[in-house]
Amino acid sequence: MIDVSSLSRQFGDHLAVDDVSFQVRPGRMTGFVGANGAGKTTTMRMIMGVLAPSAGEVRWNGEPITPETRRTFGYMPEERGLYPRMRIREQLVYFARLHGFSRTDAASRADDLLEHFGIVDRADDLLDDLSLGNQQRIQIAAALIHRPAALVLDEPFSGLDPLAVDAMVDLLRREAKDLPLLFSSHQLDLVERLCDDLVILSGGRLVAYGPVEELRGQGADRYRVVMDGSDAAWLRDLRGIEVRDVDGSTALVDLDGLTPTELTRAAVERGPIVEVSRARQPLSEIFREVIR
Ligand SMILES: Nc1ncnc2c1ncn2[C@@H]1O[C@H](COP(=O)(O)OP(=O)(O)OP(=O)(O)O)[C@@H](O)[C@H]1O
Repeated sequence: MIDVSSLSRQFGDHLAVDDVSFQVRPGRMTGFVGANGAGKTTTMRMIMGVLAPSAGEVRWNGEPITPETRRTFGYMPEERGLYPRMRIREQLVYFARLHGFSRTDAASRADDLLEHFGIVDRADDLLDDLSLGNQQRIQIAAALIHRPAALVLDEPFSGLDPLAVDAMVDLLRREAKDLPLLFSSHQLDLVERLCDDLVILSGGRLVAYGPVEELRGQGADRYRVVMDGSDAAWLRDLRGIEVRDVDGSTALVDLDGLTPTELTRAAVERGPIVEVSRARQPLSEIFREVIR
């Protein structure tokens, strides 16, 4: 488990990361989100030891993290970091060898990852000659090459088309199923689909943290009412709720005094219904609320 504990980082007068604490637990994909400049990259750099914290510390399985431990991590930095003029297979083999793999193991590991991404036929191309999406795949392959103990990925999905995202997700699920995995992203729909845990930063501060399911359950007590064909506008006159939206026979309401049972009873009395169900908050809405 990666334990980020009261981490801060000052750049001159600017506190880019301000007393941030969270954990990245094994087997749980942890999404790291926040507006531009929120402090995600700075935090990841501190986790990886690229930047020293001004205060706080990072622990790994209960112990202060060391350079040796960090070498066992897979890291995809924001600035990327592969050799543009080196052949991709050669490059992956080279990284595996740096991590102590034998020549044979390094080659078979590189081939396995290239195969998974469907780019075996490009193995002898220079990184620079690949499309941006394929370069991204190679960056991930490089982060995974040594079978890391944890993964820290800065925007691994940026610039990928939906098929490439799926291939990447498959690979991460296969390779990192039991690992602590932290990844930053601006694609909230993707974060919502993939993440078990979520960390939201705003202006360098932690504004929300926890299992996605729990965060989505917080917020308003929101229900969806779907009438069977008839107009749902009558809900505007019902006391004890606040109507958020009405679209034909569907309405979205926040309970404000009324219980779910009372709401359901009122709907049934009004006419045939299709459903009264709890409406979970989409991540985009939670995000907007907490960074406000
Ligand atoms: N080396 C540096 N020197 C000075 N200021 C920096 C440095 N690195 C980051 N910052 C500042 O720290 C703040 C946080 O930046 P950071 O890159 O961590 O945010 P981010 O959440 O990763 O943003 P983005 O989503 O745009 O990548 C920003 O205001 C940035 O300008």
